[in-house]
Amino acid sequence: MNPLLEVSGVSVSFDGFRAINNLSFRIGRAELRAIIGPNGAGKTTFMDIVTGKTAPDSGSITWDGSRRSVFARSEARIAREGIGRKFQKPTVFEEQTVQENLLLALKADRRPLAVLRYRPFRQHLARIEELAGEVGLSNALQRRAGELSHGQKQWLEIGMLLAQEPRLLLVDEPAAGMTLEEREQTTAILVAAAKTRAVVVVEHDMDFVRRLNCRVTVLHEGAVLAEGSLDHVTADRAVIDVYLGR
Ligand SMILES: Nc1ncnc2c1ncn2[C@@H]1O[C@H](COP(=O)(O)OP(=O)(O)OP(=O)(O)O)[C@@H](O)[C@H]1O
Repeated sequence: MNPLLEVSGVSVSFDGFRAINNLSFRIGRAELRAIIGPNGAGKTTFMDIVTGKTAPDSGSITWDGSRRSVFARSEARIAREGIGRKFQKPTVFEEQTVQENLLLALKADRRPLAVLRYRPFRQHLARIEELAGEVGLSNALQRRAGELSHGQKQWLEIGMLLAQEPRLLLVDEPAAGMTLEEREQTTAILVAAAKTRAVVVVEHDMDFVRRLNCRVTVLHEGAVLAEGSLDHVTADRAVIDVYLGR
């Protein structure tokens, strides 16, 4: 099957330093993928390239079957085409309730033609309840976001991104600072989200990656070092050497 996103032989240098070096990566339309790699491996830069924040020096990117010129698309346009990104720190409107946060996200729909599609509040409400259910916040709809736990804020932000119905969701270290229980729920949210879209999770925590139970891509020095199940990549000699610093 055609991948949703295919990155081929992409490189980018900063002041002569190759942060991404001939990197190739592909992900399917309904796939969960973990990206791991030591500090400085290029994980953030890779996500910056996919979201249009950083333009690669060379290589090609194919999105939904059509080739994206490396320079021609703005970050805003790429977001409209269906790529959502969750940064590590939760960013929600602390003074607003969970319901209001989700409503704002629905109203800020960045998909093409969304502004032409007027929806009465009733319809928004049904969608808000659905989204809250998807991220485990059904019982917190009337709570102020600022009162939520760290984990709940992360879920709310994931819900706000899901409101935009992204085809690819990039999530940076979702498990950081979470309790064990919160991690379990985060796993369930991401696994469910990846049933109908592509989800890429950048994560340092190996226990969390194991829970995701998905294909893993190991980055090192800006390129893919290994790919496969977590058991497969952690048994790989090159991966072991990189992680043990040999
Ligand atoms: N704007 C920039 N200017 C110069 N060097 C940069 C820039 N952005 C990234 N780099 C360098 O590129 C390399 C890859 O960085 P990147 O942040 O993508 O790695 P990472 O895998 O996300 O690391 P971490 O796990 O620590 O977040 C690093 O050596 C970093 O110092």
